[in-house]
Amino acid sequence: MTAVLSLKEVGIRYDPDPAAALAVRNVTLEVHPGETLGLVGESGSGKSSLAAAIAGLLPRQAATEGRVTFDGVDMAAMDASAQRRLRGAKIATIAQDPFTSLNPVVRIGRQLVEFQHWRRDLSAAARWARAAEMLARVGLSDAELRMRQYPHQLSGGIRQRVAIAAALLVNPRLLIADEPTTALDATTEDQIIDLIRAARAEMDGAVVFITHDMGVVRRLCDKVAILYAGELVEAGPVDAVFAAPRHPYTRALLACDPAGIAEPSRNLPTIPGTVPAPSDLPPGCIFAPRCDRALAICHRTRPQRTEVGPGRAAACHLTGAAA
Ligand SMILES: Nc1ncnc2c1ncn2[C@@H]1O[C@H](COP(=O)(O)OP(=O)(O)OP(=O)(O)O)[C@@H](O)[C@H]1O
Repeated sequence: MTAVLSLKEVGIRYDPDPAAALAVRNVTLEVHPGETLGLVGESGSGKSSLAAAIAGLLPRQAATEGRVTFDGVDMAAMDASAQRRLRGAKIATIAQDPFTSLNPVVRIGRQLVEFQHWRRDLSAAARWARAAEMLARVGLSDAELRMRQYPHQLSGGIRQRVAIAAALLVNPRLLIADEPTTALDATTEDQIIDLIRAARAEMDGAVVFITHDMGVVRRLCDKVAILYAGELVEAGPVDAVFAAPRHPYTRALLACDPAGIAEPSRNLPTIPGTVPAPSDLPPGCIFAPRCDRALAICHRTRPQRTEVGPGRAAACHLTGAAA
C-alpha cells in the first residue's frame, strides 16, 4: 500500500548558510492510510519543524534535504505553486492554539464558508449548511449560534472543535495536529482525542499527532516516532514500542513515569540534563551525555538507525542488549 506520507532522510536547516547546523537530521518514516502516527519529543526536538516541512510552512530562508513523498508523489518534483495546491487540497493542520488559525475579527460561520473557497461547485448557502453540519459532527449542538460568534467568545475546547471542523471541511488526506490538547483541561482533552480518533476513522487518510504526552500516544496512535535533538531515535508500532522500548531515551521517558505505561500521563517526565542545541551536538550518540547505560563507544561514534523488529527501528549501540 502506498504511504500517505513518506519522509526519507529529511533534514531541515533554518540558517541559509550551508555550513550551518541542521536543526533536524536524517528523519525517515512512513504513515499509511488509516494510521495515526504520534510524533513525540521534548521541547526543541524538532516536532514542529517536521510538521512545518510537511505542510510547507517553514520560513522562506529555511532549507530542506532528503525526500518528502505524498501519496507516492515526490514533492521536490513539483514546482512551488503545484506544491501549494496539493498541500491546500490534501493537508490540514490543527494548531496548539486555534487562535493562530482563526481570524479574531471574522465570525466563525464566515470563516468556515471561506475555508471552502475551493468548492466552486457549492453556493454560499450550501457551504454554510456544510459548515453547520460539520460543527454538529464535532459535537456542537448549537452550530448556528456558534457560526454567528467570534473566536474570542468561545472556550478553548470549543475553539479547538471549530478548528477540527475547519480542518475536516478540506476533506484532508493528511491531518497534522500539533499539540492540539496541550492548552486544555483533562476532560476536554479526552473529548478532543475521541474526536480526532473519530475523524480519522471517517477520513480516507492518516493523522500525524504531535505531542509531549506518551499517554496520549498510547491511547490514540498506531505508530510512534520518538525524536531527540532533531533525530529519530526510535520508531515503530505503539504496542511493541511501549511493551519493549529499544532505545534508552524511550525507556527513560516511560520509566521516569511509571503511570505512562499503565495509565495516561499529561507531560513528558523529567530526565536529568538538557537537549543539546543543533550547533552543539556531542561527538557520538546525541543522547549519550544523558544516558545511564552509555558505553565508551556511545561517546565516540554516532549509532546508525537499525531495524529492531517488524516495522521497528532504533539508533542505539546497545540495541540488542537493551532489548
Ligand atoms: N524559526 C526558527 N528559526 C531558527 N531555528 C528554529 C526555528 N524554529 C525552530 N528552530 C530550531 O529547531 C530546533 C527544533 O525546534 P522545534 O520547534 O521544531 O522543536 P519542537 O520539538 O517542536 O519543540 P516544542 O515542543 O517546544 O515546540 C530547535 O533547535 C529550535 O531552536
